[in-house]
Amino acid sequence: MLEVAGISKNFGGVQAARDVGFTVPQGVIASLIGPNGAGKTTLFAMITGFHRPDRGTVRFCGEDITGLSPEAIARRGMVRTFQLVQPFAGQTVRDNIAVGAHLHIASRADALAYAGAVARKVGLGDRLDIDAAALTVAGRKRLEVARALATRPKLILLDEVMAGLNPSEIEAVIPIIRAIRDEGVTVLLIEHVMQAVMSLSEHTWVLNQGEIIAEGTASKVVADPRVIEAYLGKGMAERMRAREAANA
Ligand SMILES: Nc1ncnc2c1ncn2[C@@H]1O[C@H](COP(=O)(O)OP(=O)(O)OP(=O)(O)O)[C@@H](O)[C@H]1O
Repeated sequence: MLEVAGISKNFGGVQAARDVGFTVPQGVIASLIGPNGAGKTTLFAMITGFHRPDRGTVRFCGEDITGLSPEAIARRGMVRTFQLVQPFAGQTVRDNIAVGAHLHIASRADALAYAGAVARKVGLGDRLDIDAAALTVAGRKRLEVARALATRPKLILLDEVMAGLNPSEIEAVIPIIRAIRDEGVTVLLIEHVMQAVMSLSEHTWVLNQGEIIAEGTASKVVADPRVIEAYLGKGMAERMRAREAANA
């Protein structure tokens, strides 16, 4: 469904992506993990048209979409969420979600009705008429997912939708994401909350310093010495093995 091939991006000497390639098949929940600054958000931005890659191609549903605008890509069925949620203040939750619905629904009344249906999918059905700015962090994260879902995507890219949530709020979001996939929307997550990655993700890529350093099931990649070192520093995998051997 999504085929990223050899994409690179340099920001004034910082290599945010270096020859990155991966393929997301239809119908899965997949994830992209990696330490802070690894280049995950830049990758999302290149896939969805917010940044143009210096090199490489992005194909979606068989079509080369490299360099298209975010709106053109959303019309083809791929949208992303943003880490920093900025609802339109002074507008209700329903109005905010309707902005996404207007991508494919011209009528105001129909877009508002569609927004209501999407809100219920993410557990915001009882908060439709409050000012979006009054939502808690957990509520805003759900609103961000709802705005993206309202565009009727085939593939949704979720950028850290669990960040800042407490463990019980995280537990509550996990089935929502699974239900999105079960309704036929393919999901690609950027996530630091490993509890969520482990529970949801069928395939995980690990990015470090702009490069993919490991891929596979979440439990496989977290045991990979290169991944441990990327997160914890050089030599750490070796020290952990030695400590485990000593304790055995
Ligand atoms: N617009 C930009 N201009 C200059 N440098 C940028 C820009 N966007 C990202 N970078 C740099 O590119 C690198 C990758 O950043 P990016 O935000 O993609 O990482 P990330 O993996 O999403 O990090 P985090 O987990 O902290 O969100 C960083 O060194 C960052 O400072």
